[in-house]
Formats: sequence, structure tokens, C-alpha cells
Amino acid sequence: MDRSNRSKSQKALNECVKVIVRCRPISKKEKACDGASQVVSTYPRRGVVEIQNPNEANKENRKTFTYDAVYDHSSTQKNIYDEIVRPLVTSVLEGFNCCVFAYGQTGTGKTHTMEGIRGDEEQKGIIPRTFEQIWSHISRAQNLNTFLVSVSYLEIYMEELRDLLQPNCKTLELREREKMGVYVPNLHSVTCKSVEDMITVMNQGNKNRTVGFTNMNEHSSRSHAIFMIKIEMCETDSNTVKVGKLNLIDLAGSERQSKTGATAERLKEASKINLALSSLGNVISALAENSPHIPYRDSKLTRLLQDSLGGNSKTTMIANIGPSSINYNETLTTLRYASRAKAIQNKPIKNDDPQDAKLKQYQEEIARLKQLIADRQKVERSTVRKKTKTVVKKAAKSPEVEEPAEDEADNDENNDMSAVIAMDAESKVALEREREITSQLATKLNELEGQLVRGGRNILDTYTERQIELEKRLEEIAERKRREVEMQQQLELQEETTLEILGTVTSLEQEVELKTRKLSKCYNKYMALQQELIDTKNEHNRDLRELEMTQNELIKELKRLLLIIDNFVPVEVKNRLYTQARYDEEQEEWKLCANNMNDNCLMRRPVSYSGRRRPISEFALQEAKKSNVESVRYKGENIVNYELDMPCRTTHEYQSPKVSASLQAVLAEAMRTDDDIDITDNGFNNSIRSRLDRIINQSAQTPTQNGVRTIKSSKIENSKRHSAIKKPASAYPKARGLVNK
Ligand SMILES: Nc1ncnc2c1ncn2[C@@H]1O[C@H](COP(=O)(O)OP(=O)(O)OP(=O)(O)O)[C@@H](O)[C@H]1O
Repeated sequence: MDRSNRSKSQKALNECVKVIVRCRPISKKEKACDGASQVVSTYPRRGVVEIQNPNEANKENRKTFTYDAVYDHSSTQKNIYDEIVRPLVTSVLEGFNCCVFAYGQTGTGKTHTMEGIRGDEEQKGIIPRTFEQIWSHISRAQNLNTFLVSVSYLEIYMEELRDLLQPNCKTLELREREKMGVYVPNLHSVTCKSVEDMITVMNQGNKNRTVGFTNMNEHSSRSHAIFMIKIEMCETDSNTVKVGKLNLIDLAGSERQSKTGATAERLKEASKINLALSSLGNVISALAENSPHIPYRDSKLTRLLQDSLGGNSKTTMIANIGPSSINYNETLTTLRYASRAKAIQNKPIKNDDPQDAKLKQYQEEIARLKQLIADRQKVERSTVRKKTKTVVKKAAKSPEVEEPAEDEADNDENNDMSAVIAMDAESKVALEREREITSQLATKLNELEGQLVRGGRNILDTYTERQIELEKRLEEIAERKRREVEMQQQLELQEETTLEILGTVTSLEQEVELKTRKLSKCYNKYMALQQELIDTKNEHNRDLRELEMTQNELIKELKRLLLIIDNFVPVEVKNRLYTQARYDEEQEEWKLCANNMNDNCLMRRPVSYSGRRRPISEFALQEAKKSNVESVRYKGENIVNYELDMPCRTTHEYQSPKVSASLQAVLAEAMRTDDDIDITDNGFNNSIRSRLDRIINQSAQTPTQNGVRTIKSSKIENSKRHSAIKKPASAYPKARGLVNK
């Protein structure tokens, strides 16, 4: 394709993000819930969803939202795929970047929509259906085009990128390059050659995905999962390469702690999930309002979705909702975000002749290897012939050989073989080596060729002409349905305009009537906006409360950990932790810095004068062994020359450990009542036990004040009590605890 053509095809038209809403059937749990009702009504033919506030007195006051398509509880996985995703995958096969992502509250059917039910032909979701469409296209491709299909699978868990196909490798990072956009270097990708290959990879990734139990979903996804498919295609005629990329994203669901009952780890996961989703909401809002700053950098999720939202990709958002009144607020939030996302404009561009296409590299490498093998084989043959001629000439001169072979240098391989037999040992070895290299090259060539797939070979035998026809019809039906919904929506809009036009007619009375109707419409709109404002404020307050609850939980956890550190971690270890711990901004985690005291000590070792003989120390020998050119020559280990390495802590600085007020109170109470203190060996180590031991004995020796024994830790009293502390072990009859005497 020449430059002008390419620029023509790349002249991108703006295209809005397509938004569809899918409402799942009411669940058994929701049905069983007291006072719950269905508050969502869907109108698939008009692309409209209505939601009614269950607490509002005026039941007529419903909120209405319009989308590109709406699916109710009776919609099937096949319908959704054929009408929504099939046209997108067709675009991918034309060289576009496309993205489908499922968004919604936890338990509303995102995973059901994207992945479906494994092993159930009817219930399989978007991802496995995509595989079938891709391979059916390849099997039918004309001109025997060459394809390279590769897939990657990653998840964002607690704001960390993880490779689901190589779970043990270290966490991944995000990079950005001008032409490539945002990408993940070192992400493992697997080349696939059939539907089955892709299903195997998907299942393998799903096994590694982080899933957990919550009150709202037994198998709740605790991470955002992104399945990436890259299809590189080379047209045999024009030799041009196109690349289509498809991202299939199953987001983790937004959730409220009050409903999911999340605690500890689940709670931390939930707070990260909600943060990422709220940053996604902010990006959607900023894009919809044409804001000059789009906060993509607020989370890894929004950075990864940068091309899909406001970028060069064709994007479809599937907003999953449930019909029950118990989730009214969450459903309303999802519907609002989905409605805002409709305004996002993308600029899809065909990836014609991309520079980073592996297929092109593979094809060039294959051509190079083929040429190399052919050249080697030529050289090999001519060497064999030359050698054989010499051997035969020698043999002709020798008296033992009676009949010299005259036609030994024929072209066929049999003669080559007999020639090899006739060759001397050295030449044979050289020839073997040559052949080995050639066979290695051939293996490499086969490997590379094995990764590529030739189209048009009907890989899927099951695809008959009728099925192909059926697919075409399905696409037509989907297109017609889309247009029908669009027309219906336009009709409704035009109704309003017609009303205005009608307003110009006849009598004053009619004018008054029309204006009253108009006014009442405007008033309704005004009221709806007022309500939205109130709802948004309430939503904001709820979010705030939720965040406060999460914060309280996390503070509680922090206090618990600090209490453990204060009471059970030795002071010197604690101090070391505090001085060595550094927060790594890049990786967003705490790290322990290596203590560089050793290095400093080594630096203080006296260096020797070059040329002077000196006894070699063990250390110097070891340094020399490392054969480091820059390593210094050390003097003999004359310890008198050394500075003393001062310990980190001196006896003078020693302070007795602090005992928390609660522990003191317990001990004091026990002292007062003279009861036995039985401390079981529940994770207590010996040093802690002995510390407690000391404290108890100290207080036992302290004179009582007003009948209550006090714990003192002055040095003088410590020394006075020294003998008391050294009681024989037999003074403590219980092996696993202490008894106050
Ligand atoms: N359209 C549907 N038809 C029938 N069942 C559905 C539908 N959508 C969801 N379900 C059922 O609802 C339950 C929750 O669905 P799913 O796990 O897909 O939710 P999710 O949105 O992915 O939740 P999470 O965000 O917690 O991962 C599942 O048992 C699923 O089978």
C-alpha cells in the first residue's frame, strides 16, 4: 500500500464508546430477601433502562437511561456475542485495536458474561466465542494469507500486575512509548494455532486468577483480568502486514464492606478494587466532560485502559446490573457511569504496516534461513565431489585398486554417499559437522514455520458453507437490530421537536396548552437533575462512610501490629527496623536497606604501598581470588592499625523495655489478688517469657503501696533484686508458665 493510500485509510473518524447494559435474572438469595422487589425495568427494543427508587413515595418518579443496546434477564450468551462482539472481532481481523470490558457491582455477572460457564456450549462467554470466530476466519481466509496469533493474560491484583501465564515470575511493570502506547514489557505471550490452544491458555490463566468468597459472590474475582489477543496477518499478494489487537477485560466488582462482610485481607483487596474503579470513574467523567486533564495515571487499570478510553481503539463497555431493590444505589451508580461513558470519543486507527510486527521478522528470518541452508547444501555437495575426485585419483595410482571409478561425480545423492565412504577420516568429520549445522538450521526453520498459520486451509472442518452463510445472516440481523434501536431513539427525540413545531399552530389556547406541556417537561427534567444531585451527594456520603469504615479497620489492624511490635519485638530489632526501613515510591512498598556498616569497615582497612613485601592476609587472598582488577592491596592484618568498630548500641544507652499499660494493668491486678499467672506457650519465645518473668519477680519484691504492688525499673532496685531474679528453675513448678510466689 502506498503512502497516500495508507494515510487515507488511517484518517481516523471519531467513534463513541459503545455502551450496553445487561441485567441478570434475580437470584435466589435476592428473592428470599425480606421486602426486596425488582426495581429495574428494561426495554431492549428502545435501548432503555428504567430504575425506580424503592424508598420514594412517588413511585412514578423513575429514572430513565438510554444506551446503545440493553439486554434483559432472558438474553443469551449467543445473542450478546453475535450482536455486540462479533462485529468488533471482525474489526480486529481487519487490523484495528478493540476492547471489551465488563463493569459493574460484585455478583452482577461480569465473569459470567466474559468467560461463561466452562464446558457448557450454551453458556460459554465472550472470550471462548472469540476464539471460534478468529479461527473460523483464518480457515476461510482467501489467498492463503499467513497469520501469527499470540495471547497473553494478566491480572491487576492489589495494584500489582501479575502474569497469569507465568505466575511465579516477578511482578510486571507498565511502560509507555510514543508509537506503542502503554505496554507491559516481559509479559509472556503464547503462540496459538487452534481454538483448543487458546482454550488451554485461558484455562491455565484462570486457574492462577485470584478469586475469593464474599457474602455477595461465592467466586468473587478479586482482581481485574485482561486477556490479550494479538493477530498478525500478512497478505500474500501485497506482502503487507496488519496487526489487530483485542483486549477482553473482566473487572473486579465494586463492593461495599457492609454488604460483602469483608475483613482483613478481603477488606484490603476491596479497598484497592474500589480505588481503581473510582479512578476509572474519574477518567470516564473527565473524558465525557472534555476535561483538559485526564487522570490516567491514578491507577494501573486506567493506564492500561488509556488506549481504549479516549485512544485509538474501538471500545465496548458492558455494564452489568442486577434487578433487586437491595442493590438500588449500586445499580444507579453503574447506570450513571455507563451513561457518561457513551460520550467518550475514540479515534480508531488501522494498524497497517506496524514496525513491531513479529510476523515480518519471522518471515525475514525464514527467508534468510532457507537461503543459508540452500547455500550450505550447495557448498557441501561441491566439497564432496572435489574430495571424491582426489580420493579416486589417488586410488587409481595405487596398484591395489583394479578398476578406478570413472563416473563417480554424478549429481545424485547415492553417488554422494559412495563418495563419502571413499573420503578420508578428516574430511568425513568436517562434512559431518557441516551437516549437523545445516540440520540445526533446518530445525530452527521448522520451528519458526510452525508458529505461523496459513489461512484458507479449512482448519475447522466443521465449518460448512451453510454455517458461513448463517454467520453472515447473523451479522446482518445484528446490524439491523442496532439500526432499529437507533431509529427508535431518534424517533423519540423527534417527537419532542415535533411538539415544538406543533407549538407554532393556531389559537392562543393551544399555545398555552403546548407551553404548559413543555413547561411540565422542563420541570420534570429539572426535578430529575435535582434528584441526581441529591443522589450524587448521598452516594458521595456513602462512599465517604465506607472509606471511613475501611480506614478504621485498617487503623485497628495497624494498632494491633504496633502493639505486637512494642511488646514482643526486642527494642534493638525494633530500632533497626525503624532506621533501615525505607519506603520505595516506585514499587509502593517498604524495603529493608542493607546495613552498609560492613562496607565501611572494609574501607577502613589500611591499604598497602605498592612494591613493598608484606605478609598476605586471608582477606587479601580472597580479594585477589575474585580477580577484580580494581581491588586494592591490603596491608598485613596488623590489628593495631585498625579502628575499633563500635557496636550500634552501648550498655550506657540501654533502656529497659516499655511494658504496655494494658499488660501492666493485668500484671498489677494479678499481683494484687495473689492469683497464679498462667501464661501458656502460645508463640511466646523464651526471651519474652524471661522478660515477663523478670517483671513479675521485680514487682513481687517491690513494697506494696496502699495494698497494690507497683512495678519499678530503677537500676538500684534492679541490682538489689538481682539475687531474687536468679531463682532456681524448681521455684517454678509449671513448665509452660510462671507462678507468682
Ligand atoms: N445472565 C445471567 N444468567 C444467569 N446467571 C447469571 C447471569 N449473570 C450472572 N449469573 C450468576 O450470578 C453469579 C455471579 O456472577 P459472576 O461471578 O459472573 O459475577 P461478577 O460480576 O463477576 O462478580 P465479581 O465482581 O464478584 O467477580 C454466578 O453464579 C452466575 O452464574
